[in-house]
Amino acid sequence: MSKIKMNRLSKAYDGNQVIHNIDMEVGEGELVVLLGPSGSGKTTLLHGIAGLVHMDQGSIYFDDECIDHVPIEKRNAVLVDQSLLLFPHMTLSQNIGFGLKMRGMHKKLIDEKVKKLIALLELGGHENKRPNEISGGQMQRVAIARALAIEPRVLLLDEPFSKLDIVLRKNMQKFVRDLQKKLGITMIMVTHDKEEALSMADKVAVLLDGTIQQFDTPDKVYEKPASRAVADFFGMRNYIEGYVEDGLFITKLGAFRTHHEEGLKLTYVFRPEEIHINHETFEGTLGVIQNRTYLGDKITYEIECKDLILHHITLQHKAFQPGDTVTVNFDFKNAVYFETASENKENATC
Ligand SMILES: Nc1ncnc2c1ncn2[C@@H]1O[C@H](COP(=O)(O)OP(=O)(O)OP(=O)(O)O)[C@@H](O)[C@H]1O
Repeated sequence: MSKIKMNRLSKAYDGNQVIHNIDMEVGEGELVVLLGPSGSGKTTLLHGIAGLVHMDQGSIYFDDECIDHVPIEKRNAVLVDQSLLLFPHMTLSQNIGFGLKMRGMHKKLIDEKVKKLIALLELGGHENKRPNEISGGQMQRVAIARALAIEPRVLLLDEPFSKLDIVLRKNMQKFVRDLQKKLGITMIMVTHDKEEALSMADKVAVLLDGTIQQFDTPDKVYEKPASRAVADFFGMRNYIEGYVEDGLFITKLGAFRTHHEEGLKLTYVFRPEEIHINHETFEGTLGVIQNRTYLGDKITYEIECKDLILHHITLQHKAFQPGDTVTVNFDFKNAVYFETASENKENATC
């Protein structure tokens, strides 16, 4: 398995820049997830690594070897996407061994290898079935077994679980994650599903409009977004802007004690679960519930506070109704903030 380095990669389609100057390193045996909304350039970048798309600028290295001019079949970077492309007329064993047969491997060696992969991917008992005789999750596992058979330098997965139902999807996420760790495979996976990315990755690359906005461990990208764009992407919907004067953070919602430098302009960010509402008291900011949405295990509220609409989500079934006046409290001490004048600066907590 290889480490991968991307150096200033750029790509445009018909003059439309979809990948901007991307630098990224994936360590040997690491699982990196490219996470971003539809159209952010995830597949283009993955296909660039696989050799299916030619980048306009920049270079890709496997270990320290530049592979820009290495053709797809010699890169040994195998791509598994939603289409799977299993051969319908072949048994699962034949599907798994196909790449080895094409490489001229001896039948006995192929059989041994396929047997091992069948066991590893927990497909025992299904060897002689054809793809239309197995479940979606099993088909996924066959596609992964077939990819692993040729011992790729890197395994590339493009939204591999998106066609599976939620239960199967969770099972496959765990299965692939465990397998990746067990075998030490270098893996890059594309998804737009935040939970999938956070639960599987060693590192998450947040890709927005063709730019890597943040590349870090799952807890860092979720808890300490590097920019407002990343915060937006992770659903941090409450933004409170203000400035520091006389030891206070002055905002539309009131003045809050702070130890920030005088004169700074800041935007504080709170997730819907990070603001607290209570029955009307004198301790906090008053707001009026505008909307309440019942979601079974949780309730969401929209609260109007001095012209701002705040979003709150709670697991507790407190009986607030539209029209109720409530007190809203914010934990500024642990909240993420950005300096407003240069919002891409590294964030911090109070
Ligand atoms: N072959 C192509 N020709 C022209 N434009 C393309 C081509 N492939 C992708 N694009 C455009 O490039 C942009 C990035 O597409 P890409 O498929 O890489 O995004 P993505 O993040 O993988 O999206 P999704 O999650 O929807 O698959 C999109 O605007 C897309 O329309």
